[in-house]
Amino acid sequence: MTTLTKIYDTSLTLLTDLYQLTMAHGYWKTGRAEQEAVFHLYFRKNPFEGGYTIAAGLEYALEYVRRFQFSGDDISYLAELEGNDGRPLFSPEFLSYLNDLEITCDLHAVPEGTVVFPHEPLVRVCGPILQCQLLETALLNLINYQTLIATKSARICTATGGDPVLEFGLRRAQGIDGGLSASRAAYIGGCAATSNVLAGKLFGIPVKGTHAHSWVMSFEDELSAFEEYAEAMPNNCVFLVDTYNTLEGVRNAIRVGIQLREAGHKMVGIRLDSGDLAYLSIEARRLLDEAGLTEAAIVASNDLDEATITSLKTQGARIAIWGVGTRLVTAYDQPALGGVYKLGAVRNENNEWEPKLKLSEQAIKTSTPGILQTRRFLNENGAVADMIYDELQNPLPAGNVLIDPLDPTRRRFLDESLQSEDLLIPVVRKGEIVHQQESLEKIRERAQQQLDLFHVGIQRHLEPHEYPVGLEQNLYNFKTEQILLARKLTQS
Ligand SMILES: Nc1ncnc2c1ncn2[C@@H]1O[C@H](COP(=O)(O)OP(=O)(O)OP(=O)(O)O)[C@@H](O)[C@H]1O
Ligand SMILES: O=P(O)(O)OC[C@H]1O[C@H](OP(=O)(O)OP(=O)(O)O)[C@H](O)[C@@H]1O
Ligand SMILES: O=C(O)c1cccnc1
Repeated sequence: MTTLTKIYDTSLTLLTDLYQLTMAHGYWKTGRAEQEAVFHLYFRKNPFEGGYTIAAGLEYALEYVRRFQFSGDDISYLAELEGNDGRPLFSPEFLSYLNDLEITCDLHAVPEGTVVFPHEPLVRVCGPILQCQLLETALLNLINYQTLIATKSARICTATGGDPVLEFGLRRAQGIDGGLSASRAAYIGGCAATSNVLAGKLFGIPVKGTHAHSWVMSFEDELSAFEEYAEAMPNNCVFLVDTYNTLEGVRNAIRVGIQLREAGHKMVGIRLDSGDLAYLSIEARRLLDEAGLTEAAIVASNDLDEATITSLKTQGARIAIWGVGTRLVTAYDQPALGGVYKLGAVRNENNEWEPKLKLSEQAIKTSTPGILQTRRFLNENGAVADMIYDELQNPLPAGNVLIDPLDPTRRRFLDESLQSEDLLIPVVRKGEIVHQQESLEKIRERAQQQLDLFHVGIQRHLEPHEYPVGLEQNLYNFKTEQILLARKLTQS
């Protein structure tokens, strides 16, 4: 059984915005339901002012496509909806069409864990325009959030410099699926484990945890609390030492750590959850080492994120394991990835593809026409540049030139000797999933291997290195012509 099915046994087909269905009604009514179209799902800016993004959420998106089917209940519900004249919003004939509708689209996507950049399609949907439209909202919902959290997680894991990060966010996550998706995406981004037990069961993520202040508070004194915990859980002892006086807490943990050692067990560590985490971790490390508990790890938590972690590292904090919750799963400093889903081309009555462009006052928001693909160029050291090109312009001209669409004077010539790979791969053919489901472990490894392909500067949190991404020259020229044409049309 696949993940979405395990979580939701109800039909998810109505997980969409009403306007997708009203547009679908329009396409159907005007005889255009089957007109072929291509849409691209992409974002315009790396989140968190960062230098990269990690794609995630594809498995959920594919399950959504696989399960797409209006149930009898869905149709009955839609039949109840009324327009502003009190009459049914949708005609019975249209509902009967929906009842029989099966997805016949082709989807291409970048595999989860791939490092991606603004304007590169994460998913490309090609098929009857009505179907493409019906998939829009769910695809954005499923991919935007996990991509955002995988990226946040990678940033946090970079800040710890390889020390394990435990994801503790469930209590602050945005509802049930917010919690589950966050645990999955955080693991993809590099977290070592989650406290979320259901995520552990569903996704196979390692689960880890310590204990709360309430455990300590429920006893007469802290030492008894640690002793009783050690008695009950001798193989899982990370004592939370800051309920009363932190350094006193460390001394109590050490007493119990020594008892555990004498009984043939091992105290895993202590947890700090308040106060000056740099000072306290340095002091705690000294006390633990002096007592011979050199292997006991110091876990820290308390509103951590990549900025506080970086600061603590520079202060010489002796924290070995980082518990990160709220600021990870809520993507505190940027709570949404602005992924969009834009029409790239439609097939006209002569059966030819007609590229489409959405103009905007802001150049960054003007969409790119065509059937887009991203080609990544690599040399022996890793990735050199990405080129967005139009598959309709085939074959590509020899000698690749990248043009920055926001500043066409910025160009890059790509040596013919470079290797290249296309990022979008087929994942759905005529409605059938052709992408083999990947283990989360494999996706997580890919994210790490991908990051290693790039100049380390893209991982810098302040003013990161800007990895070159541009349009292939024909595509750039075509887009520019189309913009000029569209401006003329709108002015006349
Ligand atoms: N040495 C440090 N340098 C930078 N940030 C730190 C340091 N120590 C702790 N922090 C961070 O500062 C914030 C500390 O929180 P704050 O001072 O509001 O109260 P607290 O320590 O949580 O106390 P309490 O939980 O008892 O209210 C947290 O985000 C924590 O991660
Ligand atoms: O700080 P986060 O990154 O979200 O990590 C999870 C937090 O959740 C727990 O405490 P909780 O917040 O429930 O209570 P407390 O902070 O008042 O101890 C834990 O002790 C952490 O502080
Ligand atoms: O196990 C822990 O220490 C934990 C779990 C959830 C939230 N805060 C801490």
